[in-house]
Amino acid sequence: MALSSVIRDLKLSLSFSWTSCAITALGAWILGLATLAVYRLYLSPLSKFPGPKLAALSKWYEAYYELVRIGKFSREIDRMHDVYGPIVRVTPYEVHIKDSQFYNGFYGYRDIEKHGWDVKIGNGNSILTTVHSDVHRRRRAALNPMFSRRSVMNLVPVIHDKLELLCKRFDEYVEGHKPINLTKAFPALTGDIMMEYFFGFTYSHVEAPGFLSFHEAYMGFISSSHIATQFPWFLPLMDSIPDSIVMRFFPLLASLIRLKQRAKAELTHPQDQWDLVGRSIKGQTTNESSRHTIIDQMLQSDLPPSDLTQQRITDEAQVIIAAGVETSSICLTVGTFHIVNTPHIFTRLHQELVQAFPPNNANRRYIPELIELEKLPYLKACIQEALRLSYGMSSRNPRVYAGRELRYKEWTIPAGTPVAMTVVDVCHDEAIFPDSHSFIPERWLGNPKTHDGESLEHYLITFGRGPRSCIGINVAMSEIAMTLGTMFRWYKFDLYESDITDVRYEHDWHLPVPRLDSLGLRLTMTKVDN
Ligand code: HEM
Repeated sequence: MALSSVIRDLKLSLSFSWTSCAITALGAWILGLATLAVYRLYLSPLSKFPGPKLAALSKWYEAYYELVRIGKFSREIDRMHDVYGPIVRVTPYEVHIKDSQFYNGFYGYRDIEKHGWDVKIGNGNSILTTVHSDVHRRRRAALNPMFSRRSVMNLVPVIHDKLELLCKRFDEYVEGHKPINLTKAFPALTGDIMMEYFFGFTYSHVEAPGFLSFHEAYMGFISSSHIATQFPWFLPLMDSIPDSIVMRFFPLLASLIRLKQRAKAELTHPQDQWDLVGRSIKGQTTNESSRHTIIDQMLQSDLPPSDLTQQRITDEAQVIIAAGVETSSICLTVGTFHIVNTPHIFTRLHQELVQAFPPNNANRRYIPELIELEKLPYLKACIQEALRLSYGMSSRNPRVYAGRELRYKEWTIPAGTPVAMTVVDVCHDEAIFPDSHSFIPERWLGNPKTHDGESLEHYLITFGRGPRSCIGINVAMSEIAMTLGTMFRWYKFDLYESDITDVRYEHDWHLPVPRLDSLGLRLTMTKVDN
């Protein structure tokens, strides 16, 4: 009897102490949460900024819109501005400003730091994702020579050759009376151009049946950027998982997270970017031409050894190629849709091109010269409008003024606070771009000014502004002008089972993404005889 009652008493006292431990822990947790809530709502230096209390309380507010509603927090921020005015607190730590007049000055500051991209995109050593302004300056300076107008003119023959190949593919679709999917064709083109520019060879995506590209892999990757923002351990974890497992469970992410370019079985090229960079570092060139490439430029630069490791250069390769492939092809897709969808725009553009590039003696198609294309006002206006409605990126873009307070109107934002603005807000500022959702190239003609006397171009901020703005602008403008110039000089198009919802921004995955069940922009086409 004695032994069994001792055991019973012991069990009782053990269960009592477990229960009380659990209750104490729960109580401490609730107290901690309550203290945090009071701090965030009433004591934090950001508590004076307007905005929804829930957003100030927890990042789960953002998580709900990004993860459950799939990339809709940008839209929610827009709604907050309608309710609370031009400055709002959008998370416990961050404020957002919607004011087109403030954009250029805000991003133009020299020592601005860029927070969060290293977490959401990974590849933290690329210029796009580097946090600190001094490190970024050094890395960007080493790349600058490759992106000057002069260097890009050396790339023009490559763009020319790839367009020749694309036109051959167009002809196949014309002759076969088959619709072409430009959401697949454009990234194949821009991908081949970027691979040539970075490594000096291509995977011949334009020539592949049905067009291959990195597009689906990139989309798979950036769709995870919201997960990575909420759970910063996500990308490092993916990176630490063996290739075979990632390939099995995350076939699209695998190609980028594991530094591979073999997202699909069809892409089975024997090399990947990690190996390509490794070979280049050892002096075994990947360059199949005599052209100077971006990787040559990096290896010959005076960057310190820490910036020339295989990991660092691979990060750079992936980001530069991705940045070059997706943004340009989104702009081409958006521009093409609107030109084809609006007969008077197509007619005016086509006539301008026929006049500038008349039929030649042999009556053969030719790729228009970039220098001549750049003189055409209506083509330029169409490109500007395509840039405006493709946004470059759709997400907010936080910056930190390290060690310095930031003034916005009557507000003083504490030093070190992430402050963000959003390109889409400026592109749809009705005071600057009336009827902003419509594609109206005419708004750009004749050097127009806005109501505040600024040139309209001052507000075309699709390439960003300031020291972190797009380094690839000359490449992008050249390939877009040459592609649209060639297409609308020599072909006519009709939409095929496609409409505005195949190109219109619906989800913010950092890049603007249309409805998720879109099959892409599909067109039928005919050749122009002369
Ligand atoms: C229509 C085409 C393009 C658009 C709209 C675009 C847009 C942008 C924007 C908005 C940024 C700035 C991001 C920020 O402020 O944080 C950026 C940066 C960048 N872009 Fe582009 N881009 C385009 C084409 C290209 C091309 C063709 C390349 C490569 C050849 C490229 C390479 C880069 C790189 C490397 C950065 C990072 C620059 C830095 O942080 O110093 N982009 N781009």
